[in-house]
Amino acid sequence: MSDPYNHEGKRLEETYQNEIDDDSIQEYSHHPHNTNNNNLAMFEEDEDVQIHEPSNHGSKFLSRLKFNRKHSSFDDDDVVELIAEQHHRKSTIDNGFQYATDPKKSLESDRIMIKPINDEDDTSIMITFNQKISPFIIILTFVASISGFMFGYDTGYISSALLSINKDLDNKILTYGEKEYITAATSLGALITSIGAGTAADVFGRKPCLMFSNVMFVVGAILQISSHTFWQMCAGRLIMGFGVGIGSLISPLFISEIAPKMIRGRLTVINSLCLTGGQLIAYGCGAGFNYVNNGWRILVGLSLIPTVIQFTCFLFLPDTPRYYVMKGNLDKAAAVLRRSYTDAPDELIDQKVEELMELNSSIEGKNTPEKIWNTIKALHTIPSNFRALIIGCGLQAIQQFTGWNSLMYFSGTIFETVGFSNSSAVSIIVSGTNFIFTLVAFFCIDKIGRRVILLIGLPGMTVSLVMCSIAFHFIGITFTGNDATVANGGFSSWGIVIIVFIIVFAAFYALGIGTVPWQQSELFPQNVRGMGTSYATATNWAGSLVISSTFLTMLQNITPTGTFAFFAGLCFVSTWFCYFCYPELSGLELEEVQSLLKDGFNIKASKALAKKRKQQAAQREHTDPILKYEPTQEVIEL
Ligand SMILES: O[C@H]1[C@H](O)[C@@H](O)[C@H](O)[C@@H](O)[C@H]1O
Repeated sequence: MSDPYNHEGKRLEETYQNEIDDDSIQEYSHHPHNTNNNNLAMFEEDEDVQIHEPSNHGSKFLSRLKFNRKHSSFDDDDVVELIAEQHHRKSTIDNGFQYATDPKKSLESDRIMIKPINDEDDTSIMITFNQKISPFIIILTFVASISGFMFGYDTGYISSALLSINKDLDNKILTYGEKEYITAATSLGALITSIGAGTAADVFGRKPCLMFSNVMFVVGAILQISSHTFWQMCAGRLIMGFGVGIGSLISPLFISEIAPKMIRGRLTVINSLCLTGGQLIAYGCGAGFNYVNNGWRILVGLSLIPTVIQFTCFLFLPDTPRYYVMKGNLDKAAAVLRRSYTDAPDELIDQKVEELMELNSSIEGKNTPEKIWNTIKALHTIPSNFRALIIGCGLQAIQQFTGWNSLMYFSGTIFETVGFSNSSAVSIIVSGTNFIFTLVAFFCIDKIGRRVILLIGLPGMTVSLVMCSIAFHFIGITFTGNDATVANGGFSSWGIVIIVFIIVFAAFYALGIGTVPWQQSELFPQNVRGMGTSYATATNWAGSLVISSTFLTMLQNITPTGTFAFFAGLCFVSTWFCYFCYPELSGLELEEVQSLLKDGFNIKASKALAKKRKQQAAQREHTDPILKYEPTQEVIEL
């Protein structure tokens, strides 16, 4: 057994070497399926020791052992106990792990089977049942991702609309303050609904909430299209924001609940791709309608198309199996699973429903308010939940407070100021970069890892912002009231520096902090996930609100140089936050995330574990490709 990870720095390998002359251990160590790199030991001082033979779909050997730690350090007795347990095929239930062993199996096969402890676990029945992804899951993912598209389109079109509104509202040119209100109204609306959306999704269902968001989109858009006053426009943007807040939280949640584990991360990024794609399309359309009289009304009107499509599709599509199980609607859950896993035999579907019922552990409480209160308590008082909360909210805050959205929302205004006549075209390049690098993130997020792309992205953003800050200094722009005065008038080489580095900034942003925070659901265990992701999403919208409502004022009061330097400073500090607090979570099982966060952020341990998981996945792919398309024997026999 080589290279098992030991939390306290002591290598399990050495312990095994000491014991190797014991017959049973020899047998265990040299078992044909017990190949190198397949074992993991995690040590918690005076707590549990877990020795994992990580679930390995690719091989016939699937076991996991966990036993209580009796000694302050891992020693020979523990090894002996582990081996004994494996050999005697004891059935134990220990801290939520259920080990089902089959006495009929021959000793040679040496299998110990377990039941999953949550539906993110690799041992989960349908998840282990590997098959090609069904068209039904793809359809559900894309229909849910329309919410991502709406999020992007509705936050994206405002930049162009602000340029072309002219005197269409109250018959006067909008002040910077009024522009900020119109922009910020959507973030405010989104903030309000995101706070309760997680709970509403559990009470009313994911699908009804998304359909309700469609109604908000329609009402908001109609109010804007027909508005001739500043306040009606703000009201329309606020109501549209209600829809955006609900969609931004529930769409990734919906996708994560229907997606098979092995592609869950990527399917969630599809929502981000639709989001950044929506922003890009909004900029493209914005450029087209810039010079059309009342073109901004058409821009808003176009947003009705996707929302009507989503609403109509959902009339014919179901909710997630997990939601149906939560409500005791087992037949519906089974029907959705049957359509999602077309090759799965009925017994597997039934087992999956049973599994979801077992996992349907919710927080105790006699009524909804009591349950909500207990969930809030669990989120704050259980250390691993609280750390997850710090990471989830921290990343969303960083995403917003490093200033990207101010560029998104006001890029038209900025580029116009530095001398670009077709500022919308430049904005398209910026949002196009955002979209393309979200696509890059789609390919990197599991392979290179979330932590690595964050730690590449944030320093890159810092440097880009410093360069912009310097360039703004040389251009010498000052904002007063409604006017921007440029000392070194017109289009200059410093203007080019600004554009180039805003594009570089966009690339580094989209690669890391633009995408990773939306993987937030993996941080939380099932029973606090709705609430935890609500907190994180609300942090996102609070940040967006603060930034979008203060950016132009900041430009006026502390100059563009000061503003960009301020964001650069925040990026720099954020890099260190991620360095110290964000563990590598790619490829880890949910339970592993929880145990990692139990006594600290455990960055080192997470890196070693993620590396090991990657090696195992590569090994599995290399050695047992056939099993990728078949249900594993162990699972069928469970
Ligand atoms: O992840 C998204 C994306 O990066 C968008 O471009 C941005 O406007 C959003 O605020 C953010 O949440």
